[in-house]
Amino acid sequence: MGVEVSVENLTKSFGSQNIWRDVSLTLPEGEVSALLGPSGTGKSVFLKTLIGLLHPEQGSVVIDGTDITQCSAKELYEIRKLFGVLFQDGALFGSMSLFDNIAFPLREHTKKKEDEIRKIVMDKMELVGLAGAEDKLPGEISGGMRKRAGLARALVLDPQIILCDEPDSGLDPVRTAYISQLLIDINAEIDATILVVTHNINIARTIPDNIGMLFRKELVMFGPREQLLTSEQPVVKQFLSGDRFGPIGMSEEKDESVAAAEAAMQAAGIAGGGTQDDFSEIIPQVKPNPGMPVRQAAIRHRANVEAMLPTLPPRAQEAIRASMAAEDARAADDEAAAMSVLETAPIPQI
Ligand SMILES: Nc1ncnc2c1ncn2[C@@H]1O[C@H](COP(=O)(O)OP(=O)(O)OP(=O)(O)O)[C@@H](O)[C@H]1O
Repeated sequence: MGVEVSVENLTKSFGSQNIWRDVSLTLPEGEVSALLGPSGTGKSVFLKTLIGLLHPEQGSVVIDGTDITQCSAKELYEIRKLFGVLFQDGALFGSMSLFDNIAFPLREHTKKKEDEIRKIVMDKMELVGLAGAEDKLPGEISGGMRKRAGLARALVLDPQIILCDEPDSGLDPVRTAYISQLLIDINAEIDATILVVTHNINIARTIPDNIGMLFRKELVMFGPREQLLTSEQPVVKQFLSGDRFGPIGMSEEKDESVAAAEAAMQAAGIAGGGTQDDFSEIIPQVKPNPGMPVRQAAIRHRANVEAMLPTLPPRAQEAIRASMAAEDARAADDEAAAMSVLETAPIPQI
């Protein structure tokens, strides 16, 4: 079962360069959350701070009752065992076979015997579709396979919290869909708390229960996915549509003169290249594959969201009600389909 990760007033700088400040959010136990934000806003730094690889100047990260920003090295070592982390590039050891890479955390952190290790590694390799590739070196396989190997390694210690830094980067849309489905299936199976950093809008629309966004050194928002997807905030709308006109610039923040020049271009009918998709039209969240358990986190998430509904903006409330109604209708259809299969099935002779 996943654990809640509670972040309060977290601030991180490198020397005089502040990365973000006063970040507060709670990753609810077992739920899937996504963190969005323009390049360089410190999403990877945030993940590394959650596992205690980087030290914030202020604030707390409470995991399972322990504030990892204050605890001893020994406590941190124990807390880290709760995590499975998929780094951006897979972070595999180039000279080790995939088998040894995936076995590494088991050999480092447990006293398991080699035959037990072999069984766990083979199970996880099969789960991520890498059975048969045990002897390959990371340099001999594709980027997508390296991602999946990184994910298998992140899973071997049965983590309660899984952090994925851009699981889709470098993958084609189909492989991205596979890895997204895999994350939802894993969530259904082990109920781990998952945080995914991504630039992929399709993932953001269909995978997480909650979405947050970092911009201008702050957490712009964090809440149910419908809240961000229906947001009227210019930065959110620009990010989702991928338009060059708006508060997000190529490198630094835009000043007023640039904003005025953009407004003039838009008035003259020049397009910013963004998609015209309507993100406030919520598309259904990806469900676990048939045969997988029901996502317990989805049930808890719904109860949480129902409780917080009155506090959310009207557009978010409307979208949440609509997606709940669509979900109920889908569940009723699934049940009717199951019943009709039963009705038409031959009655067994006793
Ligand atoms: N160890 C470090 N020492 C100094 N500066 C760092 C360190 N790690 C990251 N930074 C700086 O922190 C900022 C945020 O980097 P980070 O990689 O977290 O951004 P990001 O939002 O994940 O970007 P992207 O979407 O491009 O992956 C960058 O300016 C980076 O140079």
